[in-house]
Amino acid sequence: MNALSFHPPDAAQPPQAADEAVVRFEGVAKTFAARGRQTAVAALEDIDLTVRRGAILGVIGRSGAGKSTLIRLVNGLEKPTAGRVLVDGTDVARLPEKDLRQLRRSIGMIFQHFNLLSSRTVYDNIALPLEIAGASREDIRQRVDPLIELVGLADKRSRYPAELSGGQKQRVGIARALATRPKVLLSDEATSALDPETTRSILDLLATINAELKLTILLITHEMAVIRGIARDVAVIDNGRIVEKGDVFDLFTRPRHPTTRTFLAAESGRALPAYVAERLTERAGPGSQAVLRIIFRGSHATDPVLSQITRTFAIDVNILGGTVDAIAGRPFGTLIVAVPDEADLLKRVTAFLTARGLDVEALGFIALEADRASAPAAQNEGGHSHVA
Ligand SMILES: Nc1ncnc2c1ncn2[C@@H]1O[C@H](COP(=O)(O)OP(=O)(O)OP(=O)(O)O)[C@@H](O)[C@H]1O
Repeated sequence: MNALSFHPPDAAQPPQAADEAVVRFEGVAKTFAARGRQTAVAALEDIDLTVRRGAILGVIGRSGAGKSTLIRLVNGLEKPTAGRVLVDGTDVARLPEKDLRQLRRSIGMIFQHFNLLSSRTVYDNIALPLEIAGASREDIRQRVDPLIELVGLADKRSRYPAELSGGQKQRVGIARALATRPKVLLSDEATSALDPETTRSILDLLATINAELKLTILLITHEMAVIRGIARDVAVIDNGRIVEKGDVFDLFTRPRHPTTRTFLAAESGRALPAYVAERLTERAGPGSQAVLRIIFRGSHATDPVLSQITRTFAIDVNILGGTVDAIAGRPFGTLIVAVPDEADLLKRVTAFLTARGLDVEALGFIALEADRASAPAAQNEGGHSHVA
């Protein structure tokens, strides 16, 4: 039996269209009022964002960008100063306290520091939301046992948090968040305290839960690796505003906003190899070549364009760096090349590549002969040159 099959789609809910919004931000602003010496803080402005049913939406932003505030608006821990936050069509800020408590039960949440109760075992931590909701012992057992299986902690059910690794603690956090069969899972930097391998396994678990249980996930993070590891849709938040949003593949391969580019700078392929970055100049110099970044997307990722350029233009192409990777399951490649800086050659090569569906960025110029030329020069300075 599939470990997840115990959890059919919530029978209490009518069937809903896949593109329907589970969470919707409509023109949301949040300002924290001035207090004492502190001036007012505009934490969020003009936020329009939709989390579709069954989707995984990642929101990425730097520290202080407004991510936590965004998530706290969803479960009513904060109220917007302007606009509305709707969960399944209900305006969260307008709910009376009793209904808000009810709504919170339908929203699961996982945290960076897990927030487990140290005096409770794995089983009892997962059972806690059900106890609070007044479920019977038997109902709790029937719900918690398969959840422990689901997150792979069957052999740890009577252990205490102090006896678990970070990844295991987060698995408990995930099982606890699922206990009340939420319609949406909010993930607040849930993998930030974990090493890359454990992060991978937690993201895999979340992806499985999303796929098998059709659970909608809104996750916030400051790590592009998390976005590329799990999200299909992404919004970039900067200074309280959404500066770019869309499909993860498009955003990774065609970032438009400088903040997005900054996040991507360390990503494979986009970062220039150090030896290129150090020598790159804005203007052409004697003997320099033009440096291009060629971006291959989707079906073009494996096109043999270098040999085509070499043949078509009868030139040599120097490869300075490159990677081929997959993002959201689609191939994506980057090549950094140098071509002769001659007359309108650059323009013609760019047009040739663009016509074949590739993106081309002119990065600057590089003098590849500089190393060979500089060695004798250095010797000359020391007065030991054997070069005539
Ligand atoms: N209760 C509060 N009172 C006053 N200002 C606040 C409050 N909560 C958040 N802020 C401010 O709002 C802005 C956004 O904060 P928020 O915690 O949402 O950012 P974040 O992106 O989650 O950052 P981090 O990743 O560091 O947690 C920050 O300038 C923060 O100082």
